[in-house]
Amino acid sequence: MTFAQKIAALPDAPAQLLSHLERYRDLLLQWNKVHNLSGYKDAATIEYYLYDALYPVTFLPPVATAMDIGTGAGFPGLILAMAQPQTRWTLVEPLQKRAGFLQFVKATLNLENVTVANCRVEALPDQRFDLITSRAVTDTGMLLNLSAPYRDAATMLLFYKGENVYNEVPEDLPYRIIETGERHYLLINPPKETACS
Ligand SMILES: C[S@@+](CC[C@H](N)C(=O)[O-])C[C@H]1O[C@@H](n2cnc3c(N)ncnc32)[C@H](O)[C@@H]1O
Repeated sequence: MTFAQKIAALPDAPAQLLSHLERYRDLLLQWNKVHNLSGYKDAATIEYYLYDALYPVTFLPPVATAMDIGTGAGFPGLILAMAQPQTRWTLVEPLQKRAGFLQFVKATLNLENVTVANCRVEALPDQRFDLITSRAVTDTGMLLNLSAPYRDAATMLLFYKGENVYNEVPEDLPYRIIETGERHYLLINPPKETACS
């Protein structure tokens, strides 16, 4: 399947999703030459990780609010926000040059559902989110600590992990692990019918 076919097959994909992803891919390649925002240096690698970021739309229920901790150059929060225009996304990224890139993409693609918070998550005012995501920032225990002021018992947490996820599953919260190749998506507080504990 081509990248375009994989995106078209995603459930409820907005009409402009593919063109937004292609524009983002090109902007990231351009900015990477000057600012070294991420390690992804070619289009095929970026497309691989765009799909990896988006895959959870195949199992996530719709939510009104979401926060991504440590979005970096956009993974996964900015990419999920393109696929979920009905969800208000807060992207938390303390590094100025990465937050600047996120702001630039938001303005270029007119992503009205995105707010960029240029700070550490610990500095974000307390508020509750329906969904909290994170990839490649820290381990599950620390993410649970960092996210504590921003969640309640109904908040879902989605962490993008590798095979070591089994060493990090929470002891006292229901979860589900969704595997696709090397990627292991750890979904904590999943919708009731799919939880194991
Ligand atoms: C390895 S990068 C991963 C970026 C992105 N999530 C990805 O997967 O490509 C980790 C990011 O987390 C950010 N970060 C580190 N500590 C943080 C904190 N306390 N709150 C929010 N972001 C943090 C860093 O600035 C960095 O951009």
